[in-house]
Amino acid sequence: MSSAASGVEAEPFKLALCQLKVTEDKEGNIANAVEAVKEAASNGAAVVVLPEMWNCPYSNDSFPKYAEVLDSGDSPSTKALAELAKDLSIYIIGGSIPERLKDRLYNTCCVFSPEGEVVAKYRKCHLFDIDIPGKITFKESDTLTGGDALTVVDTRYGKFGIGICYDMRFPEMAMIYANRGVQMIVYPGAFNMVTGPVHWQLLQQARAVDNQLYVASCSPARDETASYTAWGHSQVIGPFAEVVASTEEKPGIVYADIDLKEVQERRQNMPLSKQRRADLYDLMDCRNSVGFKF
Ligand SMILES: O=C([O-])CC(=O)C(=O)O
Repeated sequence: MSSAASGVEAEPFKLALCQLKVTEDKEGNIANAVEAVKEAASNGAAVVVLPEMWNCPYSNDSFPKYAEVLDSGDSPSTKALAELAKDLSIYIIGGSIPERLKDRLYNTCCVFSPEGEVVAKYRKCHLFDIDIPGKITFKESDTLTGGDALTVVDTRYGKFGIGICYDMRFPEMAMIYANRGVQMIVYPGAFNMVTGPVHWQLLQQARAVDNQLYVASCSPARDETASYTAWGHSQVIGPFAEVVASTEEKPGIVYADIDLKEVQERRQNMPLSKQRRADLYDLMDCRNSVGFKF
């Protein structure tokens, strides 16, 4: 059992977010990710995060072409990350790639242990279906299916909850993670040039301050020539909503020293979870919601 799981205080660690340049060349994307993870580990990172859809362009045309069957032993992307995690003895939160499972496709994040095992698999639950006329229209549900399970990973450094991109817009998910003991939520994500400047940081600070935990997000680097231009700005937000580390739009690695004792301290200073008036608001109220009344 990991130290965190057994209730013994987890040790501080260095976190790295690899904001990768993603191209149409899948082999090149894998080689690039491998180099970035090696560099992060050589700089002392014990937990390394990759972006959403790091092995393929973010488009509905690409998802089926680049998809891999994860449990077949024939997934070059996950094979590379598993070997790397083992060789470097680090955790890798493997961003996401398109996963093919029977006749369906998912936007899936695999988490690898320092032993090279896949210790968690998370399938994006809230699909990115939006239409802001003249600005951005995207419908992941044209090709992808939403996952149906939340994912908490118990590591030797603490408990991490996984979400992918659009998931960060759903505070209920983050709150459930916090209630399950999560100390850091990791969101591989690729916001865009319309929503990114306004919502990316705001949402992460909101999730962090509501739940008094760390939030780490990892985006692909910006590529103005791509059909979907990512906002970039991978970052780490602390449990007091402070920006711990961040970058802009170029490829690079963001590092942060994480001490999860901060989470405990913030929660002791302001015991929100004990002050909650759960008698007044119940998630069940949203359960059968058919949406806002316009
Ligand atoms: O790409 C996504 O899933 C999310 C996104 O850009 C947004 O919510 O604005």
